[in-house]
Amino acid sequence: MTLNVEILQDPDDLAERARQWFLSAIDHNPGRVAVCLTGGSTPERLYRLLAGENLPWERIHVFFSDERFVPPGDELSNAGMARRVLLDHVPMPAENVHAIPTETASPEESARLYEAELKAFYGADKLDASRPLFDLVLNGMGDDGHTASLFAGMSTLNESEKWVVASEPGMKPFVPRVTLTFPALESCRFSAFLVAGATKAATLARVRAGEDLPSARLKPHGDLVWLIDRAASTG
Ligand SMILES: O=C(O)[C@H](O)[C@@H](O)[C@H](O)[C@H](O)COP(=O)(O)O
Repeated sequence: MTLNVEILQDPDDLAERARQWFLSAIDHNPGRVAVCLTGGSTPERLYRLLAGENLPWERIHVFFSDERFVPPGDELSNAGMARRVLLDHVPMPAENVHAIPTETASPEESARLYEAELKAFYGADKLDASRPLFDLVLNGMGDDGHTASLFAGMSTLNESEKWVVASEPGMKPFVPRVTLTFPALESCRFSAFLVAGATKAATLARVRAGEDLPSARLKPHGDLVWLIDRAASTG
């Protein structure tokens, strides 16, 4: 499979390139910008850089591709990480941060609530290919090839109607998850995978060879770029 790939020297270079990509994607839309963040250590470097940026934060709305079913203040929370390193440091109105709710009775209830929130923001119950849900989606790839909390072998990979579902933990940390589905993640103008480190090399080679891994399945309506560091590219 031919991927649109940019190889960067190391995780810091990758974060800097992702910063440039993020800024130009924001520039593309002079109105309300919908950004979907992800968890993981690779995007965390980017978030630290963005915390110093003078962006039009008041018109940027932040969503999340997935969440661990833990309280918002838990150190495992993806939204918690984004708040600690980025969102608490920029003048973004509180109502622009759309975290996946986790103080609910179950991951299924969280998924239902978040899907309703996404639909209210989008202004429709059905996704229209000509009007993407997100301007910009950041994706990570786990060592096993998962993306968001979409894990190999799980039925969530084939979800075609729901925008958000509950998921079993496919790998560490072993807590239940709530995740956007492919139809929601793919409804986007600009998408990027951020992939760093030698532990990703073997899986990345499998993606490039066309294996049916969750990360390889993501087919956004708009542009997709893979920003990869040298260690992930060569092992
Ligand atoms: O909640 C999660 O676990 C993440 O959303 C997950 O999908 C992550 O993006 C990848 O596992 C890559 O993470 P790293 O960048 O830390 O390798």
